[in-house]
Amino acid sequence: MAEIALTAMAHSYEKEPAGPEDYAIRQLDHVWEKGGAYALLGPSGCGKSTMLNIISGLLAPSEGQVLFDGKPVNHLSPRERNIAQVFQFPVVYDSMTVFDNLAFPLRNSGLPKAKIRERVNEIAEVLELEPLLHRKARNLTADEKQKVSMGRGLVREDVSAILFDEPLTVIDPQLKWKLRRKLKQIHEQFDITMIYVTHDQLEASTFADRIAVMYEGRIVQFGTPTELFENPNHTFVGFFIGSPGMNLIDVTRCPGGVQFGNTRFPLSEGVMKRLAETGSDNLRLGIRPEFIELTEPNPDSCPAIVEDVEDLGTYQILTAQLEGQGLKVRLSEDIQVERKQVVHLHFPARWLKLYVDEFLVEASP
Ligand SMILES: Nc1ncnc2c1ncn2[C@@H]1O[C@H](COP(=O)(O)OP(=O)(O)OP(=O)(O)O)[C@@H](O)[C@H]1O
Repeated sequence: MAEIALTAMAHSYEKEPAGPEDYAIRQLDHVWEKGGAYALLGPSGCGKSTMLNIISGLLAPSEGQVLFDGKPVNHLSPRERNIAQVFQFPVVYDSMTVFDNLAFPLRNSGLPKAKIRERVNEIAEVLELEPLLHRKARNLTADEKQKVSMGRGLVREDVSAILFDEPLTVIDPQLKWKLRRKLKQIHEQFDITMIYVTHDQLEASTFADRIAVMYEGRIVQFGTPTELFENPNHTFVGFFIGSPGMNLIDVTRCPGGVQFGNTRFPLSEGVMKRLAETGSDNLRLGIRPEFIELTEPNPDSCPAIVEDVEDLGTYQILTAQLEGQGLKVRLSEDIQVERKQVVHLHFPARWLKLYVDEFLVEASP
């Protein structure tokens, strides 16, 4: 197990990158701590696989360093780095039994037979592969093959880290949930550094203690699922995490706060101080649908017209128009609202987030 640090690391697939947009990964510093369960989350093309391949050694970064426990490993192969990688599609030897597939990485490292048997049985038990141990891999279903693939990644005790690249894509939805829990359990039991790539926020939050959200070749936030939900530090995180994502409203400056149309939002002194320091007019106010409240009319509430009500069983999502701006509001199922009704919305100051040039403005001390 190792701490994996990336320093001033960047990667471009172009020979002569002309600008930031030519980089699949823009220059970054990042540390994956020893023994952490991490997810790397982001949309297609944001650079997740590139990042994973740079860590494993399948790809050399065009700039910067990769350090394992403080030692540069840029020149080392995946084997020399002792990294296990589980891919989207199963990698198994069809002609071998499940037992031999699982034993393969251990035989390669010259472990004694008795130890190999013990370890294979341990991993087979965790992944519920015991009944299949003597079956040839070619006769397995896609789900079973992927479990074997995962087992091959997990079987070695001496790995620096295990990297998972969307490993549950071929798994059926019922089993997906179960396997995710299993991976979490394996992490707790064996305390291995794990990095799990996905574009699915649910998958990321059920597996990881901390999530790195990637967007356009950058890690825009690295935090716990709660931090990403409550305090997204980039509009992309606000929009990508949550269902539906954060409401983002274009606003302009006004005395003591920001406004859109005739609606004013007062901001704290600390945030106003920071705002005064920037010259940008790219200002957006964010609030999650969960944090907008329905209230009786009062001086702090804003009247809005209900455009749509979507009943989602245990809760409902309201789409309301406030001065031409569509807002999503999440309500419990017992609140009665109808289309075209006027409702009064309250935006608690604690949950209003101001973004300048897409990044969160934190109050200055
Ligand atoms: N071998 C390659 N040669 C050139 N460009 C590449 C190569 N691999 C990836 N890219 C580009 O680098 C960027 C990042 O791709 P990457 O595969 O790392 O993203 P990703 O987040 O893993 O996407 P996905 O979820 O679709 O796999 C994309 O613009 C992609 O087109």
